[in-house]
Amino acid sequence: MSEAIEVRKGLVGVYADDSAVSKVMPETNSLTYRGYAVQDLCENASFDETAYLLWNGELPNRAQLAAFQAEEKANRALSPALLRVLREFPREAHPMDMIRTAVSFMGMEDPETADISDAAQRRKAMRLLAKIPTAVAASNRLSKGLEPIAPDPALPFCENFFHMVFGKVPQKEVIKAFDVSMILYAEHTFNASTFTARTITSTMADMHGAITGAIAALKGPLHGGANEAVMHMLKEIPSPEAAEAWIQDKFDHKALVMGFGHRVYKTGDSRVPTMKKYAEIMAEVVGDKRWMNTSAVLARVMLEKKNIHPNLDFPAGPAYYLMGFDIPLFTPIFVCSRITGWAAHVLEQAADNRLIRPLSRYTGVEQRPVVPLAERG
Ligand SMILES: CC(=O)SCCNC(=O)CCNC(=O)[C@H](O)C(C)(C)COP(=O)(O)OP(=O)(O)OC[C@H]1O[C@@H](n2cnc3c(N)ncnc32)[C@H](O)[C@@H]1OP(=O)(O)O
Ligand SMILES: O=C([O-])CC(=O)C(=O)O
Repeated sequence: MSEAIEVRKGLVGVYADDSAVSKVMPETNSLTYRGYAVQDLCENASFDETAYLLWNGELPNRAQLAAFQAEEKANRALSPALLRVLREFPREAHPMDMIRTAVSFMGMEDPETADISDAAQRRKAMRLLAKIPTAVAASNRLSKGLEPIAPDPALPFCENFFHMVFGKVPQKEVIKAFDVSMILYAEHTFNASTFTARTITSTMADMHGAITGAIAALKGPLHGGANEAVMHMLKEIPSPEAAEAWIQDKFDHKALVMGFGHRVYKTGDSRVPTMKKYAEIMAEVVGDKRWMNTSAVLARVMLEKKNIHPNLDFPAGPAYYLMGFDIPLFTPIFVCSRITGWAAHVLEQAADNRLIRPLSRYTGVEQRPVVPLAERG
């Protein structure tokens, strides 16, 4: 019989520590990074300004931003050894497994891996911010039998990512929609992958170890992997007109509908209206409204029948598809953004550390003697 101990399965409603990085306010469906509303950042700042904000607590001035961008540009190239390793990956491997392995490899080559001082961890975070998109783009191209495209230090962060994936930079509306998605994906308090990074950091392990673990946690379809699952789902539905019957079938089979629901937000994800606006701009730019029309039916029926709202992955999936990215690249793109939030939490955890080690209530068999092998029959 188990003891009379309260267990919060999934740590639902548990406050595990203090944090000054971001604040989720489910009662108003809102989210701030270091005190700034995400919508405000999306309309009035860029992803690199947001990265600086998350790591430094304040938005940069022009000189600070220029220095930050210069450092990011200078660190984009992958080593010849890592490029050789990427070429050896199985072509059919999932890009999340590729980037997880690439980040682990970056840790082995990093000149400061073992140095967990705040200054060294910050330099490693910058190297990861700069190199992860290069590794994501290169492994995507190699898996299609294409040669990687070297980063272009003349291009800003988002433009450079498109350059490395497609060999060209799209029109400014596409860049803006991508930049907004990167801001929205950057940070979200103690979600599963961030908590993983903090747990690893709490053992005094290094930045690359924490980020490798966080990437593994993000891959799951209940977390970051949902943006890919959303697009697979939308593609399964033959037309917007067929969406209501399709979702009813999911309800009949008690299946999860991907891109809906959230552990913290119960009346709407703060980030959805902004991402939806930019997904609609993408549909306009490409001239293909099918995905957004199908999405609208799914969102209406989920709300009417289940009272469940969409989360960020729901509009992000079709937005990335309309930008031309392969579906297995969606969660790795999330990694390119969330490295900023993860690293901010690694720094915060290390600055005031205590080993993360909860308890478990034992429900196994009572203690018993070992019967020697010869007597076990
Ligand atoms: C960036 C991000 O990581 S956002 C999250 C991305 N993940 C997804 O979109 C996957 C689909 N969603 C889910 O699986 C869940 O909503 C989670 C994992 C995100 C949150 O899980 P929880 O907080 O444990 O869910 P919660 O307790 O609120 O669920 C309440 C009820 O709604 C149901 N429910 C929740 N989400 C969904 C969904 N997407 N489809 C169908 N039913 C759902 C649950 O099954 C549960 O039903 P029950 O009471 O009959 O058992
Ligand atoms: O907060 C969560 O549990 C998941 C989420 O939305 C995120 O990580 O962006």
